[in-house]
Amino acid sequence: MEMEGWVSMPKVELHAHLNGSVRDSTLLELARVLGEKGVIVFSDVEHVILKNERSLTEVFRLFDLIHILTTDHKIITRITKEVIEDFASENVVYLELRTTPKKNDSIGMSKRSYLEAVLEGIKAVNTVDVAFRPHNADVGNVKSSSLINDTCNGSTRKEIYVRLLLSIDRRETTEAAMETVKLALEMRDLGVVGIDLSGNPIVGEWMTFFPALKFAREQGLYITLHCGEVPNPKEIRAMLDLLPQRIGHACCFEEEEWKRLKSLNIPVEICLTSNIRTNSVRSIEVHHFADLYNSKHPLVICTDDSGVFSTSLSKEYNLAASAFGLGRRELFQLARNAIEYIFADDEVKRELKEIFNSVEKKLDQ
Ligand SMILES: CNc1ncnc2c1ncn2[C@@H]1O[C@H](COP(=O)(O)O)[C@@H](O)[C@H]1O
Ligand SMILES: [Zn+2]
Repeated sequence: MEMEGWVSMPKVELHAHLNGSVRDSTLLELARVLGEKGVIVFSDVEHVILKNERSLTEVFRLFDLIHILTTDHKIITRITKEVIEDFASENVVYLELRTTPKKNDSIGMSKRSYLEAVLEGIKAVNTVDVAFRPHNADVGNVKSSSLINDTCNGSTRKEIYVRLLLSIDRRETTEAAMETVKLALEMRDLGVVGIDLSGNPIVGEWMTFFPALKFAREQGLYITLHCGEVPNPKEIRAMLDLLPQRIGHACCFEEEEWKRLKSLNIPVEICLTSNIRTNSVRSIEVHHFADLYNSKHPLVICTDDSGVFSTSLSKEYNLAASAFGLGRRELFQLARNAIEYIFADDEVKRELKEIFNSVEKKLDQ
């Protein structure tokens, strides 16, 4: 199938890091401005941004650089808006975007003000039809109607539901992690649905984050963890024992961990290009997608960092199709299955099912 076929298919994105999903053109523009101010040397940075092959260590160096470029409330709002627009433009109908709230005293940024800038970006996707509908016990309903692809007669209006996950960076302390969880609880009515643990997998200790994650779980926030990006059986087992609602990656699992994961039936966020590029998986031929798919384990295809890895969700679907011999029907069904694993409420699930049902009728035409 042509790329266009994957672009037009409705899709669900559950593993996308905000700062990893920024367009290259925006990063270069921001770098140019900082270069002119003498804060960075533009040509050095340009080289790093446009480089294609990166090890896991280099990826995390790049994130540190991206964070220097995006350290400003206005820029955070801008990249949030652009990232949502990019996903909407390829028919992602539900996006769970994750980001690490950052504190930076020198520019008056707190974790809260960072998050407010992100929420501003969600609202800015479109001024019409953005509904904040906080209900009593339920999470808020943030539905951004993106008109970016609108033609003059308004025939290709695209709608996208957006929810937020707050990430805890593995470099953080227990207190900092706890602050993020408390912020998530406060912002629940504004579309924050859960907590993610991410960051360089060789940094930090599980017991540092555990108290905050346990508290989040007890408070009813949904949890997803970057799990098994590098071999660490002890940590993988401890992570599974927390019973997160989803995990990301699961690249370096051994027999025993697979058994546990499968018996718990925890959905896995699969990021093919990311895993290959960071060498967490040797090659696409040996990727665990095939085994999980064949054993009907719940999984969802995601991008991870569409900017950093020069990919898109449509490209990931295309890659899964060609690498594992899947057709349009099978991938449509995978995308639809993912509705069950989202962290939004039943009303959103119902609406998403309707979108998929209406498209299904046209699938074989
Ligand atoms: C490649 N695999 C990965 N493994 C682990 N963590 C990753 C990641 N890709 C991204 N992040 C996490 O997301 C942050 C960037 O987005 P935000 O600043 O939060 O919006 C990175 O700094 C890292 O902590
Ligand atoms: Zn990730």
